[in-house]
Amino acid sequence: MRERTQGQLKDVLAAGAVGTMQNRSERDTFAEMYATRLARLWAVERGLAFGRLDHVDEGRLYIGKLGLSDDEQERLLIDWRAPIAQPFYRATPAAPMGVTRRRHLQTKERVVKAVEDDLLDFDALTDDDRATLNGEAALLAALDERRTGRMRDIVATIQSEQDRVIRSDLGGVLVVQGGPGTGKTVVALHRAAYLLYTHRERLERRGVLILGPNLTFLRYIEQVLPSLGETDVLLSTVGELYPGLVASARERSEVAALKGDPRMAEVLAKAVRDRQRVPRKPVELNLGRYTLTIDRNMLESARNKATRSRRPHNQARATFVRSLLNALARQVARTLGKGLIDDDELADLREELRTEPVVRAALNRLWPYLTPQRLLVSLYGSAERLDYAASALSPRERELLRRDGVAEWTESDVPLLDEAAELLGEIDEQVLRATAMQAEEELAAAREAEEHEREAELAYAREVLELTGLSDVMEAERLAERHRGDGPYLTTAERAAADRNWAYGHVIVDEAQELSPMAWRSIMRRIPTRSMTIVGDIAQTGSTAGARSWADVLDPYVAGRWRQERLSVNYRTPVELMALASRVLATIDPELEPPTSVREGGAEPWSAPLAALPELVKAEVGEGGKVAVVAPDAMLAELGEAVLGAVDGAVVIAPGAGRAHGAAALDAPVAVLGVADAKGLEFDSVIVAEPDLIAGQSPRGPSDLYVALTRATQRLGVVHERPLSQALSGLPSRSNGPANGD
Ligand SMILES: Nc1ncnc2c1ncn2[C@@H]1O[C@H](COP(=O)(O)OP(=O)(O)OP(=O)(O)O)[C@@H](O)[C@H]1O
Repeated sequence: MRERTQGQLKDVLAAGAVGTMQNRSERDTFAEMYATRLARLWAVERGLAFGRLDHVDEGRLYIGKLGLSDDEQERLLIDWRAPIAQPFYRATPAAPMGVTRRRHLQTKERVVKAVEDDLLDFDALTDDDRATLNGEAALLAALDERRTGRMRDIVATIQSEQDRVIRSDLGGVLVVQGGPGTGKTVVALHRAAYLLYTHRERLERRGVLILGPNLTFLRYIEQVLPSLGETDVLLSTVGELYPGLVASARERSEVAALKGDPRMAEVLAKAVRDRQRVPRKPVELNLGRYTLTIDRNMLESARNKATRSRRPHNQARATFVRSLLNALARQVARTLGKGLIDDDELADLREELRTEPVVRAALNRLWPYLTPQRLLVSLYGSAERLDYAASALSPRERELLRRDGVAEWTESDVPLLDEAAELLGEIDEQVLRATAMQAEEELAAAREAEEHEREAELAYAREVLELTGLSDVMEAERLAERHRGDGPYLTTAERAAADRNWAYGHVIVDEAQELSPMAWRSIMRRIPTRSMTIVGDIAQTGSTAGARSWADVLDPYVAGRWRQERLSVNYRTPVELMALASRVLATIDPELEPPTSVREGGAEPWSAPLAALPELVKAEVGEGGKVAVVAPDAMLAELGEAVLGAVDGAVVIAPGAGRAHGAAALDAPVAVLGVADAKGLEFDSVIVAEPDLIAGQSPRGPSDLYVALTRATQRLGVVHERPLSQALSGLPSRSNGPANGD
C-alpha cells in the first residue's frame, strides 16, 4: 500500500503546475490526500496489528492501528476505533459481546514475541482452542517497560474504564477526573484519535486543539498521535494561544494568581474606557489660518455615538472620528462665515480636516488605535492608569500589577492579551497600512520641525509605527498569500494556530486543574460549541489561581450541562510508592481517595541526607532508565549544579524553558526540574529533594509534593536536611548504592 500510494503521489506531482486555477487546486487536493495517506501508512509501523477477536458471528477479526483490506475488499485489519473493534476493550466473561476469545499480540518490529489470550466464553471454545490458551498479561508487560522519555500509545492495552472515556460522544463537555497515573493524558490523546476517525470530516475542517501545561510536556506527548496515524492536531500551551507569541516565562505565584482572577476582565474593560476618556479642558487645534476648539460637548457626543455602536474599541473609532470631524467641519464653516452647509460640502471639509497632522494627532490622543500589547504595557506601566482601571482591586494588588516596561510576556499575560484583543477588536489591515505610510511621512516632517514643538505629532507617528511594526501583519499577509493558493499548503492546525478567532471542532484540555479563570475565558472563546474533553485531578492543583472544583470552573459556562467520568486505577506508580504518596494526599484532604495501583513488587521508598544526592543520582543512573530529581524552585540552580558535576549528560530544566530545551531534558539520563515542569511526566526513578520545602513553597504546596511523589514508575527516594513531616517520617534510610538491595 505504501508503494502504491507513493506511486500515486508521484504521478500527481509529475503532472506539474499547469492548467486553470481549478485544475491546480484539484491537483493540490489529490497530492495532499496521497501525502497524508502515505504519512499515516508510515506512522503505524510499531504495533500495526496487536489483537485478534474470535467472534461468534463475524469470525476471526484482527485489530490494528488502522483498517486495511486487500484488492478483493476482504478485511485484513480492523481499525481499533471502529465500532466492531469495541469488544476488544470492553468484553468481559460476564458480558462477552459475542466474543469467545480475545488475543493480545506482542510484537517487536515485525516479529510476534508473545501472545496472550483472555477467555471470554469457555463453552464456545473447541478442545483445540482450549489447549492453545495462554494468559500472559500484556498490560503488565507494557507497564513494566523502561521509560524512553516519550509517551507511547497504549492502543493494544486500553482498559475498559478508559475505553468508555475514549469513545464517549463528541458533543458537550466531558470531564475526566482521575488520580495520578490513571492514564488521563494517554486516554485524552486516544480520544482525539477516536474522534477524528469517527467524525473525520467535521473535525478535520475545524481542527482539534490539545492544551497541555508546559512545553516540555508537549514534547513528551507529541509522538502519540502520529504513532496512531493522526498528525493534524494542534498541541499548544495557554502561553502559545495568542498568535505570534510564545510566552513561557513564569512569575511569582501571587502575581500569576491575580492576573488569573476573573476581576481582571473588568479591569481591562475599564482600561480601554480610560483611553476613551474626555479630557477636562477643551482641546485647541492650531491650523495656522484659524484655530479650532474641541469642547466637552462635542467629545461626549462623539464618544456616546461610538460606544452605542457596541463595536470593539478600534472599530468604534471610525464612528468617533466621523462624528468629531463633522462637528469640526461645521465649526470651520462657521469660522469662515458660511453658515449652513450641505452634505457634500460637509464631506469635503471633513476629508480635508482628516489629513491635517494636527487633527490626526489630536484624534489619536482622544481615541487611539490600540493593540493588546500596547494596552497592557501602558496599564502596567502607570500607577495612575492602574488606579483608574483597577479601582476594584486593593492598593496592594494594584502594586503587584505595576511593572515598568515588559521585557517578556508571561504565561499569565496571555489570557489578558486575549481578553484585550476581544475588547479592542482587529485593526483593519488597510487602515494600518495607510496609517503607517502617513506616519512615516509625518515622522520625517516632524523630525525636521522638532524645534516647533510638534511633540504630539511625533509621539503619534512613533506610536503608529510601533503599532504597525508588529509581526502579526506580516503573518496575516503570508497567510493570505497561502490562501490564494500560490504558497505551500497550510494544514488546518496551522491555519487555526495563526488565527485568534478560530473556532475549533473539539478542544482537549490536559492538567486542566491548573488553569486560571482568565485562561478558561480564552479557551471557551475558541470553542463556541463547547465540545470539550477536560482532563485533570483536583488534588494535584498546584497553581494558586487553579481549580478547587470542576463545578467552579464549568458552571459559569455550561451550568449543569457537563458530564464526568472517573478513572480509578493507577498504571504508573507501584503500590509501595503509592502508599507513601497517599499519606501526603491525606494531608491535603482526608476525603480524597488515592487511585489503586495495578502493580506491586516495586522497591520500598527510601530517605537519605541531602548531601548524598550526587552519589545517589549516580547509583540510580547505574540501575538504568530515566532518572529525575524534583527540587524546590529555590534550590533548582544549586542542586542542578551538584548533579551536573556528578553525572554526564544531566540536564537542568529552568522554569519556563522552551520546547527544545524540554526535549533535551526528556532525552537526558537525568533531569533536574521543579514541580511545575514535572507535571504530567514520568520517570523510572525519582528523587524528591527537600520535600517539606516543596510543600511549603506556595499555598498549594502539599499538592505539589503529591505530584512530585507520583512521577516514578519503579523507584522513589527523598533527600533532605530539614526534618521530614509526619507523612514522610519513618522511611528506611539509604546511604548509597541500590535501594533495598534491589
Ligand atoms: N491501558 C494502559 N495500557 C498501558 N499503559 C497505560 C495504560 N493506561 C495508562 N498507561 C500508562 O500509565 C502511565 C500514566 O498515564 P498518564 O500519564 O496518561 O496518566 P495521568 O492520569 O495523566 O497522570 P498524571 O495525573 O500523574 O499526569 C503512562 O505511562 C501510560 O502510558
